[in-house]
Amino acid sequence: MTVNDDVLLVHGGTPLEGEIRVRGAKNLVPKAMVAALLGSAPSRLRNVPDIRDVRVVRGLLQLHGVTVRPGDEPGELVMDPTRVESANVADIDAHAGSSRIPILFCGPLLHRLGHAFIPGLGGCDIGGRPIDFHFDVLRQFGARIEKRDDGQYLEAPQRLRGTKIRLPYPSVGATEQVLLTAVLAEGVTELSNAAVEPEIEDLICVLQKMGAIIAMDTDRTIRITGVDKLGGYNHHALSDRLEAASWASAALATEGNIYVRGAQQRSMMTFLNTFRKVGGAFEIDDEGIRFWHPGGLLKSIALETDVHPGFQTDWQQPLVVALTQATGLSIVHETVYESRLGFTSALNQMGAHIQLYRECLGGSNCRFGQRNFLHSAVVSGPTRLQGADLVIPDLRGGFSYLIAALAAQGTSRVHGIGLINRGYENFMEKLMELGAKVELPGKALG
Ligand SMILES: CC(=O)N[C@H]1[C@@H](OP(=O)(O)OP(=O)(O)OC[C@H]2O[C@@H](n3ccc(=O)[nH]c3=O)[C@H](O)[C@@H]2O)O[C@H](CO)[C@@H](O)[C@@H]1O
Ligand SMILES: C=C(OP(=O)(O)O)C(=O)O
Repeated sequence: MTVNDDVLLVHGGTPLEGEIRVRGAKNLVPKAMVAALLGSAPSRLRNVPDIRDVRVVRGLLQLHGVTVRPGDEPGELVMDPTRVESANVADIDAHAGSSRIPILFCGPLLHRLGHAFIPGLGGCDIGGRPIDFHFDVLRQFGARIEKRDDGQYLEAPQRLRGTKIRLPYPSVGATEQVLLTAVLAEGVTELSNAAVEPEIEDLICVLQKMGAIIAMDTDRTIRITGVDKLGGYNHHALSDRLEAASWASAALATEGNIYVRGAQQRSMMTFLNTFRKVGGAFEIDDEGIRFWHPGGLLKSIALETDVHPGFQTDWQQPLVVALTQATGLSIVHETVYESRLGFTSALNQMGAHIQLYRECLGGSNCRFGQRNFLHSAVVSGPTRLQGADLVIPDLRGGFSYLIAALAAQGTSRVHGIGLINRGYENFMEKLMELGAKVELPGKALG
């Protein structure tokens, strides 16, 4: 187990109460930034959060000759792609392991330069996370791909051509790969079994503003008619439904009350239904959503993660902490990633009762059944949590440890909190605004 030295001391037992604001979605903003590369004029993206994945993409765009500067309003970025150029492979490689977004540079760079270098990807360690779909579709468009030790080298010997694609699984990243490639490819692309997450719809809105022609059917089919040229866009990014749900789970687990400014009902409907079934209360207004624990006992539930419009997998880990406080047996079936339940062993050390199974528990069989993946959990509650020494394993697992530490009796030492910055803007300030008792050793925070 690696112990990073950025440690947060969390003194638990205080309900989180107050208001925080979420801005643009981690799973949209960096992709909209990549889309700017396709344009022949500057783009303006608003509601951009200050998170690590945004900084990584900003660095990669700049390496390729895109000028990126703050706009007039806070959280606004202006990206000018009029002088796109090849970047030094070693400079790109310095971003290896930083995020999953570099893979989405393939299509835009092939269109703009005829070649691309993609370093090793980062992202959360929650399964194998192969990228075979991405390369399969790029080959269908006409790209040549060579894997070398330092990364993937791609080439487009001629203009990429629209094609007919069926994804083996509705992958978010592979759907985005197709969109970002097909918009400037010659002719029509038909993508079936596409992912239809709200962030993908927002990316389609961005591309349409740039001049793309994209039609989305109700059966997971997306048709893109390639155009010769795209312009810039002016877009207010969709807000982060994953961060919003994390704070909602924190309110429930700590018996608190949090108003999440920026949270949007439309992209959170499935989460809100589940939150209500567990016994959480919420109230929606035009500016955000208030989440609170209404008192009394929380109820156990059967939960299955799935692609949109199912229960988003990134909502799962924070909500599991609240389920440790529900009466009875909850079942959690993780069907998107094969290894996203490892974080529960630390919750057990804190006093939770969570048992993992290889079988598909709950309603349906998934790709991971009858294989060696502990991808179902039975959470037995309610259990009293005690402070512990915790090492953050991944982004949402890390946030769930923060929630558990805040809900627990006593003090926890949470190691590796730097990872949370990858997807949660100013989380330390937000915790303090909500009355959390946290401190960086040697520096009192609140
Ligand atoms: C930056 C970003 O937007 N990340 C999100 C994105 O990740 P990401 O786009 O990486 O996730 P995918 O939807 O592609 O992955 C879903 C499943 O498809 C599999 N797969 C995917 C691609 C591939 O080439 N081969 C393959 O087998 C994966 O292993 C996984 O089991 O969608 C996930 C599912 O909503 C979210 O959890 C992540 O937060
Ligand atoms: C899995 C996640 O992100 P990524 O795909 O960037 O690793 C996440 O946001 O929970």
